[in-house]
Amino acid sequence: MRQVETDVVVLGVGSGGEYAARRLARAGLDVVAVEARLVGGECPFWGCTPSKLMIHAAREGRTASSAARRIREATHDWHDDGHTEPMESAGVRIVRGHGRLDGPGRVRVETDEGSVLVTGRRGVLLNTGTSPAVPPVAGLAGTPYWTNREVFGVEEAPGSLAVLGAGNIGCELAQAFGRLGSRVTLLESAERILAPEEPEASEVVARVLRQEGIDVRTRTDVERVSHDGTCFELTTGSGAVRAEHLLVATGRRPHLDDVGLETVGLDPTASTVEVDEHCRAAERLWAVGDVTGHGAYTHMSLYQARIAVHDLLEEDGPTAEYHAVSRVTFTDPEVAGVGLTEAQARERGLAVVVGTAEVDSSPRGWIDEASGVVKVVADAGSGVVVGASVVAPYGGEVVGLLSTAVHARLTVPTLRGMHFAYPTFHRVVERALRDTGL
Ligand SMILES: Cc1cc2nc3c(=O)[nH]c(=O)nc-3n(C[C@H](O)[C@H](O)[C@H](O)COP(=O)(O)OP(=O)(O)OC[C@H]3O[C@@H](n4cnc5c(N)ncnc54)[C@H](O)[C@@H]3O)c2cc1C
Ligand SMILES: NC(=O)c1ccc[n+]([C@@H]2O[C@H](COP(=O)([O-])OP(=O)(O)OC[C@H]3O[C@@H](n4cnc5c(N)ncnc54)[C@H](O)[C@@H]3O)[C@@H](O)[C@H]2O)c1
Repeated sequence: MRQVETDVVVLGVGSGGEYAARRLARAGLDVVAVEARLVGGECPFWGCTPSKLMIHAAREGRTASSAARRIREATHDWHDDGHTEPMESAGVRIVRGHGRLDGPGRVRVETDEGSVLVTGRRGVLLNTGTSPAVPPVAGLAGTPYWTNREVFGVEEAPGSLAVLGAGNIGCELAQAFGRLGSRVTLLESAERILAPEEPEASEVVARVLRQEGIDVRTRTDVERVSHDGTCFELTTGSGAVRAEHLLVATGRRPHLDDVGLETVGLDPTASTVEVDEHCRAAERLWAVGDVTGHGAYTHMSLYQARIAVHDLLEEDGPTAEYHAVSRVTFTDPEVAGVGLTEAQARERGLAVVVGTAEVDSSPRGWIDEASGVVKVVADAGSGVVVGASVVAPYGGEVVGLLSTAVHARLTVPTLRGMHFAYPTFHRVVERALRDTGL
């Protein structure tokens, strides 16, 4: 077996791993990056970038083929040279193959040319991310369904599409395909779409999707799926659904069961790797990104990578805080959130006050005929804002001011003393703050 020595091994190269490998190499460390598929991971090739390009084309009234052209351009036709070249010019050595931990600081990689044992003197940064999780619905496994790995190669919007799962991926793509011309049925087993978000947010998005002609069915279990060569048929409690294509968007499976966690004393059956405030997970092991369970977002992977890099470089640096994590679902209107929802705050035993305001109750919302709602969650005693949601056009941008507030633990009275430009969407935030009564 070939043996390679280095300072740091990056195992799995998603967004955080890519950033960390480059930064560590530029700081003078020797770095080996191990990747089984495409360097850069889910976000640029099968995630954020292609989905947002599809959403953009749909919003602008363009065709699926024009979206496909820009997706091929952005992904370099699913080649990762745009990611490997900057890494290699920073000095990172890339080893292609499936890697497994083999004790502290060691990774064994199965490459096309045989096994390679890579030893990292400082350690290993784990960034193995997730794959689509496919539910065990009878008949599904034998059918040509799509997940996020296939859907962005589509050149034409199908006449009809069934979408299984109404989380971020399901809602974003159901709306995009609807606007690109497909007749869409969105099937969700839970009682509401976008269930982790505030109920007010789910309600607005469900209403908008239905107004756009999407058949949204919640509390719907699919009992069986079949494909007759041209069409899917889904058997559900609320009747059969026939569609030309089926997109499965029912959650993610972390890449943790086959990475040798047991060789460093961790549980290989766990769904996340627990990390401390420096993103350390075990002896000479750091972990970043989706596998840490702090939010499956690109910005989380990058945030944690920055922290792990400081620690690996033995520098004084920031430690990880998670009280003000922000998130955006890129439906129209966008669903943005930061910190705790009302339900999460109550589960933690906080005495909370909430304030809400409808977007169309504000001059800008009325002018733009926009749907949406802003909700602010604050600690009743201190007045500190602990969470907020913004469902609005540019909600992902508007939430920025509330992210600052939750991050800096500002109070409702402090925020109410601000100037809010007229007539902007963010003036709705002022109304929601006032509605808290603080
Ligand atoms: C359709 C879709 C849309 C999304 N949109 C957004 C969005 O708008 N905004 C946002 O913030 N997030 C979005 N996300 C989530 C985002 O893509 C992820 O959170 C992000 O990619 C960070 O993931 P990661 O760094 O944990 O690793 P990943 O990107 O999952 O990369 C992990 C890498 O590790 C490799 N790997 C795994 N196991 C091994 C192994 N044993 N050996 C070698 N290599 C291995 C994989 O091949 C992969 O390349 C979206 C996701 C999807 C699917
Ligand atoms: N804009 C963004 O930041 C963005 C966009 C897309 C994805 N992501 C990330 O990717 C992750 C995965 O997204 P996702 O949408 O696949 O998963 P998800 O876990 O967010 O949603 C999956 C949905 O499918 C439903 N479901 C599960 N099994 C089902 C079944 N058999 N029938 C019907 N419904 C079923 C669940 O109740 C849930 O509502 C998210 O956690 C998110 O962090 C982020």
